[in-house]
Amino acid sequence: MADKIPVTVLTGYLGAGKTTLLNRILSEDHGKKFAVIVNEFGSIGIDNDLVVGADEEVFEMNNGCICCTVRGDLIRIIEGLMKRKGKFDAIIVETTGLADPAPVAQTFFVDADVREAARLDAVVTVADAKWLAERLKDAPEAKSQIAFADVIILNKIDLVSAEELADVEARIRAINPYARLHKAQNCAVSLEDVLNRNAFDLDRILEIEPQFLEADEEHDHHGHDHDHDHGHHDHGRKHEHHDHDDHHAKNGHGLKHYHDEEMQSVALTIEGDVDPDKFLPWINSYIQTEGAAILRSKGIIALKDEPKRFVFQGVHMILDGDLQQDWKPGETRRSRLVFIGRHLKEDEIRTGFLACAA
Ligand SMILES: Nc1nc2c(ncn2[C@@H]2O[C@H](COP(=O)(O)OP(=O)(O)OP(=O)(O)O)[C@@H](O)[C@H]2O)c(=O)[nH]1
Repeated sequence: MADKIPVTVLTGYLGAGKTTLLNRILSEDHGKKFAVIVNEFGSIGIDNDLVVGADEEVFEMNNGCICCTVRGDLIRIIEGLMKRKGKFDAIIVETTGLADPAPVAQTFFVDADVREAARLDAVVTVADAKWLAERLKDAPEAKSQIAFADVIILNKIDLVSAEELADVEARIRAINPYARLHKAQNCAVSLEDVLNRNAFDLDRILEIEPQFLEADEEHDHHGHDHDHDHGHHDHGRKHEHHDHDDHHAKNGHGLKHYHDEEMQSVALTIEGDVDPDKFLPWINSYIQTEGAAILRSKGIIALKDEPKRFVFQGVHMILDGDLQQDWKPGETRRSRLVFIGRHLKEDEIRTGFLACAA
């Protein structure tokens, strides 16, 4: 694992500040060598030595819906880079403003050679504090990019008031309560906030998602001050026992809460083991049938009679899971999963998962 080259997928809507962030990463005095893969030609004025310059290493992706199609061109580029192993400490893939990050992220789970050599470190999404709220209304890609993120840079904070900033942050949280969020001007974040996050490693999942432990039966998309973008307040769900203060305290950030009609997260916990003969077929078939709507899935599972934790993550229909480190002596074995996606069938997910309890 340690010798695999970390790959950062950099995404964000048009003009959000991806190039600004990339330039910052590349120009900082970190003594590291990055290979950068971009899918637009000639648009970034960065040091040629740092950018992978040769033609075959600059690739273009279609912006159409290519859900679950592994990107052959990206695989070829990564494989080409691997032949030059040792020259790079990390790879950064910058997607265009409109690209769906899913096929890029999937590439790192699916292709055996790529998996052998590289590991997806994190999906980093740059969001425009001024315009994101508008784009969330009219651009599904903008919402997907937020949903996918492990790290979100909420950029251009100089262009908004404190209230607007709090509002856009709350809108982000309605979509993705689990990503690390950094507010910035000109993407001025420290590199360790962005690179080498190990967002997919077990311990990092716990570190990045402290709510993971608390989410339990509650899912984070309910709340107060519902704003539905459609101007009505009857959304057909019952939230019967809200304790406002308790909920805020639980989430620890005192943010106004939004409920995103389209994109939600569902987090579930079983306080104990699950039966692998039930869970593995269930998750595989559920992801196969509902994967178009599920953008991200992650879980840490206590499989019955298994001393190691089973950790999985997925992008749409593609799921990657393995046994990682042992449960620590005295540690409570519990099984948790999170789905982020569009119009998730929450009751179905809950029923399906809870039925896997050992
Ligand atoms: N006011 C302000 N402008 C910023 C900030 N960050 C970036 N910009 C400007 O926003 C514009 C777009 O930034 P880029 O970094 O090119 O954005 P991008 O996401 O790479 O854009 P595309 O490649 O077109 O998708 C540039 O003119 C930047 O100088 C910021 O924090 N505040």
